[in-house]
Amino acid sequence: MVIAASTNSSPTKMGIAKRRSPRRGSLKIRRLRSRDRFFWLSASDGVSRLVNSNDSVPEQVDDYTFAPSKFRHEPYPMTFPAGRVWPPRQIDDLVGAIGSEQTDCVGNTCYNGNICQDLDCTHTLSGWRTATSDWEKYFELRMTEHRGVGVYTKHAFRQGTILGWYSGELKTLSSMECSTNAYLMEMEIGDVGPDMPVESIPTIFIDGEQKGNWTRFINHSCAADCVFRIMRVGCTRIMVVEAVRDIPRGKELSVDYGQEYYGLTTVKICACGAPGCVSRKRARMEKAMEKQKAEATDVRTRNVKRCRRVAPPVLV
Ligand SMILES: C[S@@+](CC[C@H](N)C(=O)[O-])C[C@H]1O[C@@H](n2cnc3c(N)ncnc32)[C@H](O)[C@@H]1O
Repeated sequence: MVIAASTNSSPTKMGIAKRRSPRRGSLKIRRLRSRDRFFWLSASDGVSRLVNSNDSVPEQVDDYTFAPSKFRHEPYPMTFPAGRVWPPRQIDDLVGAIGSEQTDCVGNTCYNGNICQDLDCTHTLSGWRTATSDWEKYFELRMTEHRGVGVYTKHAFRQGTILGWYSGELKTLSSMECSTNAYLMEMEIGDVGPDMPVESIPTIFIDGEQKGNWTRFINHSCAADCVFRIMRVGCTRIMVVEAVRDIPRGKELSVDYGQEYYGLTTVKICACGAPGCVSRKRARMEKAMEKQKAEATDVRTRNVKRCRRVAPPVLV
């Protein structure tokens, strides 16, 4: 699959906006362009900076990419009807919309609520990508205090609006190199029936770590205002970002990453700050346990005091 991003900039050349002539003493504000190959941050000082997340500079690729060779040894998915092309040669061989999402096509563009119900529609992934390439009109990337880069709205959105989709490299579990990757989304493939046991459903991973679109920057919140959900565009299955409540302008977008990512026993600690935040609950639980432990120690200490050895009384 050919990557569709343009190559009009490079991270080393354009990392920080250059200064204007020293005489004027002001910083040059670089205009953000949606066709840039890399992502840029809107900083409070007005200077655009290249996004560097998790020690790498992610590439702006608003498409699915995949290496057919990685699927050569994968078994024919049990959720595929007989006779499909396998190993996959094209994107739709792998993520064709052949499941229960068949009625839900996003149509041509986000933001307008026009869901297409036509099963034989002619909408395409490339049409959708072109129509949504102006994402910087609606969203901007900003550095947050404790959660790395986040996505902020430039417009208000109504509940139910489709805001974008999650793009990236399509990978199998066996082709995954790095277990610390924080940018993986798992997606079912084929026609998954409602009674199929979860552990036997074939899936692929959409990896947005090195190559992805702006949705890779959506942070987690325990009171999220968006969800990722499966829909289709024409014949292609996609994972869209949908607003689950009205979202005002200037608000950070968030999704719930789930208990396996931020939970009561996970290694990662959530810093969303929501009143019902799972990590706050965890901190409260840990504090209560500490208190219990301290009280138990105190009782033991008091007991020790009560039982302390004494010198025998002197008899006169
Ligand atoms: C998919 S990335 C989101 C974009 C990321 N902030 C960035 O700068 O690229 C997920 C990572 O963002 C950070 N993050 C997201 N939500 C967070 C939260 N509620 N609390 C703390 N860190 C968070 C964590 O480092 C997490 O592994």
